Amino acid sequence: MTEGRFPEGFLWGVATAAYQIEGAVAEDGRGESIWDRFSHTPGKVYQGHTGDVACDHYHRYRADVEEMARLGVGAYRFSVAWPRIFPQGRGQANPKGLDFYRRLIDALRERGIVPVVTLYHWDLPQALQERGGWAHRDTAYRFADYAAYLFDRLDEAVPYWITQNEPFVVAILGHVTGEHAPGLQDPMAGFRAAHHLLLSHALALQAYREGGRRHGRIGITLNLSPVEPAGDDPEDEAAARRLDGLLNRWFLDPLFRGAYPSDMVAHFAGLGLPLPEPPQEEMRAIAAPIDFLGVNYYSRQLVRHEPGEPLMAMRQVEGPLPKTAMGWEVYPEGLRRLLERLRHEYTGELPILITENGAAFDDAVSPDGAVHDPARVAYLRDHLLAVSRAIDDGVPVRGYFLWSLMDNFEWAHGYSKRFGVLYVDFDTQARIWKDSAHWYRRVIEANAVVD
Ligand SMILES: N#[N+]C[C@@H]1[C@@H](O)[C@H](O)[C@@H](O)[C@@H]2O[C@H]12
Repeated sequence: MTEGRFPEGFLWGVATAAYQIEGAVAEDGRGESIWDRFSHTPGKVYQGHTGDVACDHYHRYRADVEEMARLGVGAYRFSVAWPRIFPQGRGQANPKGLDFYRRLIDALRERGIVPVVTLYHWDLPQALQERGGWAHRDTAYRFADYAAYLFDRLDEAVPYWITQNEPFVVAILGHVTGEHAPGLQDPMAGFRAAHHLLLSHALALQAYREGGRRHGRIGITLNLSPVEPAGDDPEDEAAARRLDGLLNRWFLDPLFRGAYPSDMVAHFAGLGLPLPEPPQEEMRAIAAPIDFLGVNYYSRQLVRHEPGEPLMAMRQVEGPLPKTAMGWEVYPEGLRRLLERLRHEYTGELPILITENGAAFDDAVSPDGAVHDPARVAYLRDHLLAVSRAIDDGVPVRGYFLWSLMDNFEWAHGYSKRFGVLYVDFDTQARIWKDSAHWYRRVIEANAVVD
């Protein structure tokens, strides 16, 4: 295929997540989430920003769907807020919560936009955290109940389900580094959470497969990055393999090989972190076949050996390439290489969806009222060319979801990092098309990378 062109039927989309855009955190029966608690804890989020209002999408969803229709997207990836469905995480359901998502899905389908639903995008009901959260095995079973509840009521209208979004980030940033909710710094809790997140995926997958007539496809989304040594010192190469082992293989190996990577299990055992041998039936369930793998790609990781770092004996270093506002290198070649690796080492002919790719830049409204973001257009163009090359090499990428539809609550960075192709004025809630939105609309229309 000509470079930059995409197969007929390629799924073009945009992506968001509930806590980052909805607001209305105490409306219509929604329960508290760990991100409500975390963002309201002083010192956790940039300038004390919270998701209390965010993009007010809960009230503005119809207009936002119209913006998606103007973009011409074929699909919209969004997440359901578990605390809207089960305010306490379990037990009594909240019909008004389900009604919101029914209205959103109806609005999408009226405009010919396919809903791609993420079941968990980090907003665990606080009541479950108080019972142990993801570090507690029972949470995996509560997740499966929540998933089955949605499958039974929405599956007719939802062709794609994603069980978990970035379990690495949930486990490590939420339970080891403490940068994300629930803000724990306990490696053993992090490893228990990682396993229970994968177990929750397996249990939801079982519920989907065994729940009678199901109409859609189900998968999981992982954040994956090439990890490279910052120098040619063998110690740096070993450090890169360790971070690859935790960031990528700790989740890919269970999902596609039915076991945690033995080199990493040995590494952690050597640190006095004797990870419990998970039951084999759980590992078999985690490795049950999925219909697609979701890949979130942003950049690569460069590492050096760092003997003093207690968990991984490594430190991430700044690379030489141009960077986004997040300080992440712009490295589109990494996406092509990642896709090739996945196909050869893990996924084979399993369809892949790029469930997130995008960049933050310091966008501003110009005197002409427009938002000119050439760096984002260049980032997106180069990454789409990388995807196109991977497809030409035989990698079965079936869709691309740009992160994000609109500027939103960027977790611990609050509203200081803008990833949207729509600029959001958070004082007025106005949405302003950035140049990248106009460009992306033309890409979708052409089904090809355009200038
Ligand atoms: N940071 N960053 C942007 C983006 C974040 O906003 C998403 O919620 C996550 O799924 C993933 O980390 C990527």
